[in-house]
Amino acid sequence: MSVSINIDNVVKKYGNDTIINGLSLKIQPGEFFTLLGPSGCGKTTLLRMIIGFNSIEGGEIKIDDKVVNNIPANKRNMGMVFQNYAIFPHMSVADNVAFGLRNRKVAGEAIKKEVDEILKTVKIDHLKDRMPARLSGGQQQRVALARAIVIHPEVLLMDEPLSNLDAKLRVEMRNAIKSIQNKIGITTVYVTHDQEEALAISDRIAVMNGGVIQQIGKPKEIYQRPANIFVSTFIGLSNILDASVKTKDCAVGSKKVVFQNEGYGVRMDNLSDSVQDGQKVKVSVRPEEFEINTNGEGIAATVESSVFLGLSTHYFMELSDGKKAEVIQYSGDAEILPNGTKVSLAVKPSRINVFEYEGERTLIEGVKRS
Ligand SMILES: Nc1ncnc2c1ncn2[C@@H]1O[C@H](COP(=O)(O)OP(=O)(O)OP(=O)(O)O)[C@@H](O)[C@H]1O
Repeated sequence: MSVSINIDNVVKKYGNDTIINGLSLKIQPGEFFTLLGPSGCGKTTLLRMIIGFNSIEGGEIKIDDKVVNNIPANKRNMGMVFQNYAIFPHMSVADNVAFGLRNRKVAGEAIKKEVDEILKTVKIDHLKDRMPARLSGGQQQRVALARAIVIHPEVLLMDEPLSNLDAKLRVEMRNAIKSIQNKIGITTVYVTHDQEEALAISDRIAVMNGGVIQQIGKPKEIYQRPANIFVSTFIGLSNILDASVKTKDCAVGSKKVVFQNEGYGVRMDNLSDSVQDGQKVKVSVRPEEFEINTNGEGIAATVESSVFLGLSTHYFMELSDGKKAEVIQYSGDAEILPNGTKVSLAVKPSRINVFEYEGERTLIEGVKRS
């Protein structure tokens, strides 16, 4: 049976520095949950609090209904995979994997059976007698994963397990980890600063910054409906444009978001009632969400440069207010526009997000995605 993890108002201090100040989140049984954020935001600190390597200065961490704050790490029944593998160089693959079972005084025959089974699960059974020095990075990481799960932990924790691998292997290994986790159904907390990896591997993601959770959601929700401008720009590319809201002379219940005082506006039927006529807002638009028109409505822009990437062409444009924008056009039959081409960039109301202009710059509620 998989367990839940309930983190309630936890505080972490190093000396006088408060790194995490009252953070709460619930991880469901069997969930693949990712902590994502820039370097230094507190991901590893939180992971180490869950496993018990770090003390907790306030709040509670519960596994199901059991508070684990004061239970030492070796009694928490959790497995951990580290960035640097942390496998023993002087032991064969099989001995590395058997280590935790021997420590737990499991009988010899049972150890052999367990090790064989786990090595098959992580697809390195053919390497069982190899020494780590003769394994590739990906194979070493499979050993580390096997070693973490062979003890049948209640929770699997992984701290940037793929960051020492090259790009191609990272993709291969993330798929392998996801499918192994799925197969054994273990509640998993995964730490990464790589947003694409987080989108690809997670059931849900918590985006962190400065020790604070900015948003928790499924990958698609986080990408399409970021809670604030930090999330919008940290996950994928976003153009953040200045705009204002027009409520006068609009159809009942609808409002317009007008860009750059130049008259191009889009009708938004679901914008919060609290917005005022003339209120300044920030609008985020993903590069792939612009529609490029060479004669038609839109935000006036000029092509400055372009890069053809096969699947798509990536344009760098200057808008009429001097701001820059990145625009992606999927190749298809589209011609590549020469530098200097004047275009209009149209946006679809359902594909943009409207944020407060100042302060926390959070999403203005009430905008629905159709
Ligand atoms: N043992 C420690 N003593 C003092 N400060 C620490 C200690 N460990 C971490 N910190 C500080 O706590 C903050 C959070 O660090 P943490 O390692 O959790 O970040 P992270 O998000 O995992 O970053 P990275 O992706 O770089 O590993 C940082 O400001 C870091 O300098």
